[in-house]
Amino acid sequence: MPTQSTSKQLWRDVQVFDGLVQLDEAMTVLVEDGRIAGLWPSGEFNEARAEGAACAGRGGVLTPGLVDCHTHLVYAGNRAGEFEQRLEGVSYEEIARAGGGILSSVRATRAASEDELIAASLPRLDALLADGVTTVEIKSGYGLTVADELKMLRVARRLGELRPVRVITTLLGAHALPPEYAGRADDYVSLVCDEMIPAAAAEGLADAVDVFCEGIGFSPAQCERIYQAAKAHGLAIKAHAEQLSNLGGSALAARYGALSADHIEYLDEAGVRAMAEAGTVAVLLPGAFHVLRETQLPPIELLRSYDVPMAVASDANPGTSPICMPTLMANLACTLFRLTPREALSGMTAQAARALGRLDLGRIEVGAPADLCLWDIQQPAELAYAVQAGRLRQRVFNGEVVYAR
Ligand SMILES: N=CN[C@@H](CCC(=O)O)C(=O)O
Ligand SMILES: [Zn+2]
Repeated sequence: MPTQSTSKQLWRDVQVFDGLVQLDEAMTVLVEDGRIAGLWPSGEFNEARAEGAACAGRGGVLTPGLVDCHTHLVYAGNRAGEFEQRLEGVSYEEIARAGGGILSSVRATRAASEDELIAASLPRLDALLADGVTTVEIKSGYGLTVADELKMLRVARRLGELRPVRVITTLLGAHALPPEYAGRADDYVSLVCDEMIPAAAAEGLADAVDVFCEGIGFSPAQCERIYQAAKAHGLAIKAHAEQLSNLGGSALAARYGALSADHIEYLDEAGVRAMAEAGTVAVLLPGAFHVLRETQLPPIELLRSYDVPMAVASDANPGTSPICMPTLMANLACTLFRLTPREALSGMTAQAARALGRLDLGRIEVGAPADLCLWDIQQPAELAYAVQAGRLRQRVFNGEVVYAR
């Protein structure tokens, strides 16, 4: 049940993971007018500063609200049949080249109205919120016409009006080549550059532009054209890169100042170096790795040694990661990629916010928006250790307790 916030609220005696590290002592956190206004070890708590504050919670673990920085939450239909095909040995690429995969979701999404897409997407969004998400990035990419891509982005924006969550939108017009452009990929890229990006920018529907740089997606040269158009319209850049092969897409994205390069299982050292130099975040997507039963691990040790920030996201989508549970992603990031629980939790808070260019989010620090989760656990690492729904006691969005039990 949402409860109305007073302007001053206190969380007392909580274990705090601040988005980067776990603080040593039990803390007391003051929230005022939607922002974090004070943070003290409970023994040194400033009573005078917090005068008049209501106690909103006591005990448990307080983390920043989770930031899911890579999702394809808006789509119609499902691809359970392809899941079965893959279990029988047909590869993701083979399904894509036969006109299934992304194009199967494109057919269903083109046929759906905005209201139908809202109805299909809300349960997925609600699942993310129930697992602690306060900011979610949502990509287009199942429309592949100007009208259908804008339709998806409008639905994404509307989802953010229907629920207490920050929605960041990304135009992924270059997700796959639509059948009407078969054999004319460069013409389709022109459509993305000359019509889709300008229209999305003019209507304020996109915060960033993404591409699928891959053999079954778009070539580095085509992605470069898209980055130039995105930059010309003041939009941030992201990339699906090095997921199935190494085309140098991450290094290219980094050269254009990309916020993030995502998947990156096949990333090499030159790519890691380019990302480090540009401050491009490595977004790890263990759900897709798991569902596709991949074996090529992302170069975690290299990323660590070059100090490349690592984020972790659900990649919630109908094909490679039909999973709407960010805390499961923390678990998979540890078990499959050998991240530490601290890295995984940073990856879903501070580093995920960085991957969206939102350095103000994903931290518990004075002045930050009070997007918080209070969990019924003893220590932050439990979020990555156990896979269990129902541990969220409160979700706080902009200082307001929007979920409590
Ligand atoms: N790799 C490309 N895009 C999505 C999958 C999209 C789909 O299969 O529908 C991803 O992030 O894994
Ligand atoms: Zn994706």
